[in-house]
Amino acid sequence: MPAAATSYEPSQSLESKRMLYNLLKTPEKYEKIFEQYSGGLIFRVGYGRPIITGDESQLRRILEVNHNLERIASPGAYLVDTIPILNYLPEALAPFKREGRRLHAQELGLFRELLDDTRAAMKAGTAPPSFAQTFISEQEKSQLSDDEGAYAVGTLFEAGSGTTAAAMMSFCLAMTLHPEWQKPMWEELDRVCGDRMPEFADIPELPTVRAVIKEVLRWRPVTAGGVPHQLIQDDVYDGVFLRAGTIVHANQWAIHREEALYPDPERFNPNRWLSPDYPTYREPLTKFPSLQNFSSFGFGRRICPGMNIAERSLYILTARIAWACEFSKSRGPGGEEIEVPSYDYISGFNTQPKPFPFELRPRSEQRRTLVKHAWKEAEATDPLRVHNI
Ligand code: HEM
Repeated sequence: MPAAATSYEPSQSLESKRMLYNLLKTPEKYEKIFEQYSGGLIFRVGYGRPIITGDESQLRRILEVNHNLERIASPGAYLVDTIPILNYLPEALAPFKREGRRLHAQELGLFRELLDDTRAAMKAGTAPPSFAQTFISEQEKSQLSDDEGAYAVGTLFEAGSGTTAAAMMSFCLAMTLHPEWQKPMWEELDRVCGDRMPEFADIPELPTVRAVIKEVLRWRPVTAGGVPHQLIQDDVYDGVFLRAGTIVHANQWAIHREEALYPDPERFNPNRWLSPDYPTYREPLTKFPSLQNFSSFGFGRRICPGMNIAERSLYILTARIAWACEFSKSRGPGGEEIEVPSYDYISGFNTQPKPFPFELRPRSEQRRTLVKHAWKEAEATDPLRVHNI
């Protein structure tokens, strides 16, 4: 894996300790907690700033930009997606154009503000290393305009925060519906880590953890409809002629349900990555399953450039949650289990489950205490806070 991605591990480790501490304290706020993890990580690496409460106004504003993007980028969200000629209407007759202009101004205004904050911190000599700082110091060399740089850093948020958070929400759903997969993860984690929290160095020894999160991405792909690509030349696919300019959707939902590759595809079954009985099994288990070149991250030249960061986030979050916690269904007033729908998702570009109830407890009081100590120690030594950033 590229060395650059390894350099984000300290930030991922710190933010995942905060996530775990908060999740055990207030599991019902899981959506906000996962958004704070993924948004906080990108704030840290993108702008060299910490997110402490998750209520910071710039984080909330960026999440709003994200949610708007997820809604409007969804294929078919506007009539013009289906009838492209509508794009020639003047703005006065095309409300979708006015909305596009308004949302673009909102987005660009925020991205500019974040870049300007970094510039001001650099002038004051208080800016830690970040993507924004690198862009500003090397702007002349790169010959990018301010707005291009603002977008290059800002779009990391759009692409990286909602996706990672959505995957973790689907993980919680999978553990609520299939709690039997916790036991093999517990056995693996207890054997490899015992009573210390899992670290990145343990990941090669945790194939079950990797298989569970990979199966989550297969079973409930985050960008289910795929990101549309436009052909730059004529092509033939599976005997079908496709003209240059055609928009092609690599439909992940369908790809992940290809019976020959994924027998019994509707079933949540991490074994398909762990047992030689399945066509997707690969050895050695210290390396596979992995998320490298997995269809969840797209294809070809435009494959997700954040894949290595995402992969590390998903592994460490899954490992630490499984090591510390136990999921079960919530119970109603009469003690009966509350059923949770397997596929009741928010529609949009990124898919995430609609809010659902579940119980989350520490696996033992000792693990709860270990989580608290790990987080308090990480918080006290956080390089951004130590320097009052
Ligand atoms: C579970 C997490 C993630 C998933 C499932 C995911 C998935 C994807 C997919 C499917 C694409 C489109 C690829 C294509 O066009 O074929 C994409 C693009 C992209 N992703 Fe990710 N992603 C994730 C996390 C991240 C993270 C953490 C970052 C940044 C730190 C990131 C940055 C980007 C960027 C910048 C693009 C646009 C690339 C381009 O159009 O050239 N992603 N991602």
